[in-house]
Amino acid sequence: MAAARVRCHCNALFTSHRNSSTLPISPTRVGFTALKCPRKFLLSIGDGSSSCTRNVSGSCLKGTVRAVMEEEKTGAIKEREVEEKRFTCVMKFGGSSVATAERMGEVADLILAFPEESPVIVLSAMGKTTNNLLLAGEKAVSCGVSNASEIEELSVIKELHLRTVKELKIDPSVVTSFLEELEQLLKGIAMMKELTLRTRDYLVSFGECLSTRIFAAYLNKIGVKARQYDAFEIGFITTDDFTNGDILEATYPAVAKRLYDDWMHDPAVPIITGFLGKGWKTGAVTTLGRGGSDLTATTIGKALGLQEIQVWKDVDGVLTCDPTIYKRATPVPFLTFDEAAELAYFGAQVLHPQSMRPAREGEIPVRVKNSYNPKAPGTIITKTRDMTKTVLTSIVLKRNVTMLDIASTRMLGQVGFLAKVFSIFEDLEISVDVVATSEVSLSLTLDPSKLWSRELIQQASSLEELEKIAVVNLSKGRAIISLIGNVQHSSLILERAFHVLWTKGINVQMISQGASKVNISLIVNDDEAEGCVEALHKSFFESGDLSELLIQPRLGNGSPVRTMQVDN
Ligand SMILES: Nc1ncnc2c1ncn2[C@@H]1O[C@H](COP(=O)(O)OP(=O)(O)O)[C@@H](O)[C@H]1O
Ligand SMILES: N[C@@H](CC(=O)OP(=O)(O)O)C(=O)O
Repeated sequence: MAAARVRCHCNALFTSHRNSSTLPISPTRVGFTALKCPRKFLLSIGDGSSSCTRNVSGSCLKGTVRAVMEEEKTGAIKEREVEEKRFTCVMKFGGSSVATAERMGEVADLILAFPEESPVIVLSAMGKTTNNLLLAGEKAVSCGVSNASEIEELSVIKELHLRTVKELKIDPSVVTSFLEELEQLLKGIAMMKELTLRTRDYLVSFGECLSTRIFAAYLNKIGVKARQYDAFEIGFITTDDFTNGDILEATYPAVAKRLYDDWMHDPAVPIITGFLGKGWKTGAVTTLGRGGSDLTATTIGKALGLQEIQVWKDVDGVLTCDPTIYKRATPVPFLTFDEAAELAYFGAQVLHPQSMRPAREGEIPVRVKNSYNPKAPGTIITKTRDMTKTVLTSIVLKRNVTMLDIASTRMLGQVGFLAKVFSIFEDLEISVDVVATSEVSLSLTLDPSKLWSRELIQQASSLEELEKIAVVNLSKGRAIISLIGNVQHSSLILERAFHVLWTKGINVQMISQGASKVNISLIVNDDEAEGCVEALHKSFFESGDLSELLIQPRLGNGSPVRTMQVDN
């Protein structure tokens, strides 16, 4: 109910109501107030500052309140309307979706094609801008100050953004000062001959800062009121792990407060930089790891308690394998958060590895859609799904992996061997990908994209601690093939996978079934891996015979169980 405020013009009453000369009341209380003072009231509905103010006599006050409340759109009602219309979903558009002016225009049309939604928009940097910024930074380290302005990638970035504002017919000043600052930064890096992780993060932040400013300006130009936000200014607080910041809990209330406050004060579509945050100790710009805009989107989804998180890509959803490895990959219509997280963690570039966490915590469905083909249904990711007919969901390949075989120098029965090995990894701050163990030996894989393992791989001395208790063998050039699916059917998956690989003459070097029960990982030689994915895909997704095997229960000897005819 909208609050009505009644101010009495009668001095006597005013005196007796000194502490409450403006009385917030509901219409049912008006009668009581009117009885006390039969003289003039100044009646206002809403927040008191609205234009809906009337002088009425006390005797007809009650009726007037009701009439005014019904006939007028009061400030309070408007406020409620604004509140009700506030955000319904978050829509994240990746670099491929906003690569050019034309694409930005199409994304704007796409957003407007959903008038029932009140979205929060998250954008990545345009096209390959992040890669170009990183390359420019690396070149600046060694090119000399006088050559910094000539770095090819800087020219590409300038040209792309200036062309985009020109084609979208918006004021170039939204990008020019940023492009000048970027050039200055590259000169600074050239002068220092150093690119720290902190500076790298600041450098790549220009990509998202530019794309969101352009897009917000374009929406405003076409009459859609939009407001640009830098995530690091609105409460995205992270650890100070530059290039790989972890979002801290304080982010959720801070972001919600800022976005809701602004919306209530002056509604506008928020256009937020993906990928960026602010280190909680340093206060410097951080990034959430490559592909981190997905995580920005799911964080906003959880912070605002939205109905849906949409991530718009350049593919028809999450596919049965990476389409760049095997082009007959097909969309997976449904996934659980666990499956999606495993898939992302094991290298499916389509989603950021951490991005499922906020969605799972907030139980908010994530929809993966294609901005180039919006009609395609995409993939919907939820907490649970019907797995009865599922054997395999997707095949994921992680390349350039290093494998460690560690065998105890002591014999069987040695207590605490595994504990010792893992405490050494803990000291070295090493987290491992895939592990297979026995009492006296273990094999594990290390991901070279993580700094620690790169150091470990380069500096054999890091292995010295391990070599005190075990024989260690390090093998580079391996790949992890992850079979994501229903591990309830693990025997069927393994039987088929091993048959396929045996037919191809491939030796599996290690195998591990994840505790999450959605993933079986096989380690093979890197140079054989793509061929394996293709062969596995053909067998699991193109042969069409798996579902039959699911319906037919099998006897111990492998033959199908006969069904018995029962006559009534
Ligand atoms: N299982 C998979 N399903 C879909 N896409 C995948 C998969 N594995 C790898 N990819 C790659 O991920 C790309 C989409 O992710 P990404 O480049 O991060 O998109 P964006 O930049 O638009 O967010 C696809 O073009 C595809 O090459
Ligand atoms: N621009 C950043 C963040 C990101 O998420 O990009 P994309 O959505 O295009 O994967 C990157 O390239 O890593």
